[in-house]
Amino acid sequence: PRKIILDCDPGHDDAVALLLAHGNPNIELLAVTTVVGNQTLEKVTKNALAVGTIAGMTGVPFAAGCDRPLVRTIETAPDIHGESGMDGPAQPESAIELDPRHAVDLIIDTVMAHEPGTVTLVPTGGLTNIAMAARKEPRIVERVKEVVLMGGGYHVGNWSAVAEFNIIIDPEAAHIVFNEKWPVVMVGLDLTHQALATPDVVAQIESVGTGPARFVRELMDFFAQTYKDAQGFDYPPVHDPCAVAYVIDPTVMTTRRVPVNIELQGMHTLGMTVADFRAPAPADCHTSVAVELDREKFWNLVTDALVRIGEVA
Ligand SMILES: Nc1ccc([C@@H]2N[C@H](CO)[C@@H](O)[C@H]2O)cc1
Ligand SMILES: [Ca+2]
Repeated sequence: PRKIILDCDPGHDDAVALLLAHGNPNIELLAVTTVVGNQTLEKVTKNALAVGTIAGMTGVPFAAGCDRPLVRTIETAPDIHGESGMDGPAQPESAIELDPRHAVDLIIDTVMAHEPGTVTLVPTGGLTNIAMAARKEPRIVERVKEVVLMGGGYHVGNWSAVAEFNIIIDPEAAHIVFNEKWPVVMVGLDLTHQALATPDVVAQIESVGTGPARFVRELMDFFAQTYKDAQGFDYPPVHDPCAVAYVIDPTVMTTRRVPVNIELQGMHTLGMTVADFRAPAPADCHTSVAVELDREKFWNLVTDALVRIGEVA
């Protein structure tokens, strides 16, 4: 199985990413870490623990990380995720104890404890924790197998005309992560806007008929409403599980190996993931971007994970 660390800011779609990672047999979820983003660190951490409880995740360490970006002030997304960061379903109180370590230390300890080239980092929020880990322990950069992140967009933005939320809330952190010499697979909005939770998809998920499946259905109902009101989408794009799906089965999407860098100066382009599609890609290009999603394969992975999780007492 692929060993991963999920660094997230639940977040309706982060919750689905967590369930997919937990339920899929090809994934060994070594740790779950949280970072400020969709909501404050306290709220997204509470939400992550709630999902862990709903999914019956025992034995996986959860640690909270940075509560603000490296340089800039906090920017959250209540218009999409609500005041709690995961509005919609009722949320259980969680019995899961947080790991006493800071997320940055849990990430470093976990990567250094496993064979080089075996641990994949899967960030689905801002990149603050990942950047801090690379600065505190530079040896993780050559030790990590790859960084498969949900973020950015080579032709699409959602927080500005050209920037995506996970990148623009901490562009300095993103600049660090994209410029370290580890392989980076950018699963951006170009890809994730194809992962729409259409009625047939929601029905397929509902048909699993378990508590966790009902939880996902309720998440999608809220997410659909806010995405319609805030961004005019008929159906909500479920971004974050796309990154996990790529780790499970890279054939679930096509990718292109292109240089990508992060705009830090632009008046109109701050936080843009600038992808250079001019051929040929430089020999030392260590970044690639996701292009086309196999929707059916993707949603079948999500549904299968829920079937495998089954009913949780
Ligand atoms: N409008 C909006 C803002 C933030 C997000 C979150 N950021 C990423 C998509 O931009 C996902 O990780 C999701 O959790 C989604 C929509
Ligand atoms: Ca997220």
